[in-house]
Amino acid sequence: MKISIIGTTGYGGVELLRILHHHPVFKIQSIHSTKDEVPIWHEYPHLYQVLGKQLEKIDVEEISLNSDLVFLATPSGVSSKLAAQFLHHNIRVIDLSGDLRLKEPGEYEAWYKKTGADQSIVEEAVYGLSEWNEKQIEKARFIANPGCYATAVLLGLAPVAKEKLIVPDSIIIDGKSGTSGAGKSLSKASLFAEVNENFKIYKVNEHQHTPEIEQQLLEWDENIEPITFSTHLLPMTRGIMTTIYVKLRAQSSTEQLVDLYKEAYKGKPFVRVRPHGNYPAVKEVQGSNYCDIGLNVDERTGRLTIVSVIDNLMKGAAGQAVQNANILNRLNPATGLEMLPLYP
Ligand SMILES: NC(=O)C1=CN([C@@H]2O[C@H](COP(=O)(O)OP(=O)(O)OC[C@H]3O[C@@H](n4cnc5c(N)ncnc54)[C@H](OP(=O)(O)O)[C@@H]3O)[C@@H](O)[C@H]2O)C=CC1
Ligand SMILES: CC(=O)N[C@@H](CCC(=O)OP(=O)(O)O)C(=O)O
Repeated sequence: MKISIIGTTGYGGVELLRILHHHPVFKIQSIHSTKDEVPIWHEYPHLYQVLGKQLEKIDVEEISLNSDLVFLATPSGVSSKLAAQFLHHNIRVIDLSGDLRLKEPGEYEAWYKKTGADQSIVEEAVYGLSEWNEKQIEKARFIANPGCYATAVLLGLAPVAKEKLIVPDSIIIDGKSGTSGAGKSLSKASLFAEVNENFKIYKVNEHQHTPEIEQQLLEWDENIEPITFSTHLLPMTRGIMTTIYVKLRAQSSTEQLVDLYKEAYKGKPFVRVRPHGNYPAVKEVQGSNYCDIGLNVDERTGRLTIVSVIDNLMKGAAGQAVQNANILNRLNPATGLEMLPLYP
């Protein structure tokens, strides 16, 4: 199974390389960049004498002739244009950007402030939330890989949303991310002096993953109302924690909720539901494809607190993208993704 990567020099792209280097079935056929045609280690010296591959220019025709699957690890606004070029070729596309996720016409433009992808491609694209959309992913030609925050939030909410246990207007989400979530391009907000020993809120009530989360929640429970979603930048490289608060429609104990979640994620090795009294930390998933979830019901307020952690570059991007590629190719979804978290 031959793979090409566009956007290889970015953080999502280089994480794809890290995973695919050890994948037993997928072989990296070609890696692409808009910059110089140099060996990848010129950009990433940690790959010196490990990966001799040369960066190549982006030639859609040639990539489609030589590969079976292409990952677009490219910025939003770029992926949509590339996806359109791949439309008439016999190759499957997994896009890590937000370009193919939002189905409602006009919603992408409203939240991303950019021109959206061709509506026919958006309609054809399958939302790649691996644990919950496996049947559709198996048959997909275009996969819209979920956003990093959206993955943590949706895996955290799925069991209670699907069982319609949530008071519809009660969802509040507090998200925190490391700086690699913003990618490799230079920005003042990501400078060491801005991030170090600091903790900032950003995109208040304007985060582009808000409609993506609402879109999927409505698939599970059509009564769900708009959510409150806040995002913060943490002084660390990798990792996302989302703390989610919902009011429950009926009285439940933490033990009952833990049982419900364990049942919902039975046979899904990447979602680890912690026992009552145990809550995950970001370091416990860094470098891995795990999403760890902790739960607590406050019987005084009737609110459920859900804590969900992922590595934004793994389960939040490249890891889930490879999981989707595995599903697409009818492999075990965990193939090539069984690395333990890096600890300490
Ligand atoms: N970082 C994260 O945690 C997550 C990122 N994502 C999404 O994944 C995608 C990649 O993210 P990330 O790797 O962080 O981003 P980066 O900014 O680190 O890398 C993006 C890469 O895209 C390439 N690129 C830029 N412009 C163009 C263009 N016009 N045509 C072709 N290629 C181009 C660049 O490579 P070159 O200059 O070599 O051409 C660049 O290295 C984005 O859409 C992002 O939103 C999704 C989930 C999580
Ligand atoms: C820390 C940080 O800045 N994170 C980025 C995540 C961006 C992302 O994943 O973009 P997509 O919309 O393509 O999913 C953000 O909050 O915008």
